[in-house]
Amino acid sequence: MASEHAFHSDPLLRVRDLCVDYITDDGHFRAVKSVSFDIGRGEVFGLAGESGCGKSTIAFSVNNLHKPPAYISGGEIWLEERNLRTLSNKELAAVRWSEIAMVFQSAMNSLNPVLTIEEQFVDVICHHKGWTRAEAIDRAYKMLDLVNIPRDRLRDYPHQFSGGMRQRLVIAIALSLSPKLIIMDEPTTALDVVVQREILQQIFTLKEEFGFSVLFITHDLALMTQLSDRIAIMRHGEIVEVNTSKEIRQNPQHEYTQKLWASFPNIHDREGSKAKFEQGATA
Ligand SMILES: Nc1ncnc2c1ncn2[C@@H]1O[C@H](COP(=O)(O)OP(=O)(O)OP(=O)(O)O)[C@@H](O)[C@H]1O
Repeated sequence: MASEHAFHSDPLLRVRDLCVDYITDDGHFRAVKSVSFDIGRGEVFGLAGESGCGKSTIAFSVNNLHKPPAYISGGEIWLEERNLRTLSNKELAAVRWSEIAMVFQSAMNSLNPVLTIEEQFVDVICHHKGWTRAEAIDRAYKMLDLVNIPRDRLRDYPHQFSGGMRQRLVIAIALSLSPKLIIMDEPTTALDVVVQREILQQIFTLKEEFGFSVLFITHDLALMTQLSDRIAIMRHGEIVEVNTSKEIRQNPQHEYTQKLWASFPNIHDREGSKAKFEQGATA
């Protein structure tokens, strides 16, 4: 049974008893086992746990982007008043990007190599918002400002940017439609530590400005407590503990959460790094 901490008084997304299976040669393998949680408006909700525990499977199924052999075998996913599981493909396509955007570890490679960044902004914005090209470019400039990329780079191609810049461009494109929820699955893991930190600080600042909610996924619990409001700890497809970031950090209840922490030096280091991160984020 999910703990009371799994729920929120002002939910944007409600996941209830979600089950996701993979069809394998040996039969059905249940990767997500009756998982329930809310993500509040403007909240950063973290999903942590060891490799293979089902984090990415949840990320994909929330947006109905899971592909065979995965299928949702039970449960409900509500975005505000809509049960996403009952929407048609056309209705879901409208929700994707404009209401729920996703940024993945390899997202920087998802930019189209033969199109300029300008064309990619225009494609996404005109398609989803029906704006004119001039309006889309104006929006693109504003988004570049937000992620600290000079406006005159808009006509460049993806290969002309560093990995960190490409990842920031993907985030800028994702945010250009003002989604209500942004799903970030290990969004910076492929980057070096300094760039990771810089990008996460930027996301933190943008969230304050735009008020979107975030589903943040990483196996790195220390990093997660720096960024999240609440955290769910997953193990073998189940949520074993949900609590505020502070409680997960200072007072982990479940034995497995305690074990995850055991790989980090000590609680004072965790506190220190959080304070430093927040200072940096607001600087
Ligand atoms: N295409 C697939 N076919 C069969 N099983 C799969 C498939 N993709 C994932 N799984 C299994 O589903 C489970 C959950 O995988 P998932 O990728 O969601 O975990 P994760 O927590 O995101 O892991 P990581 O941190 O390594 O990305 C794992 O046991 C994995 O082996």
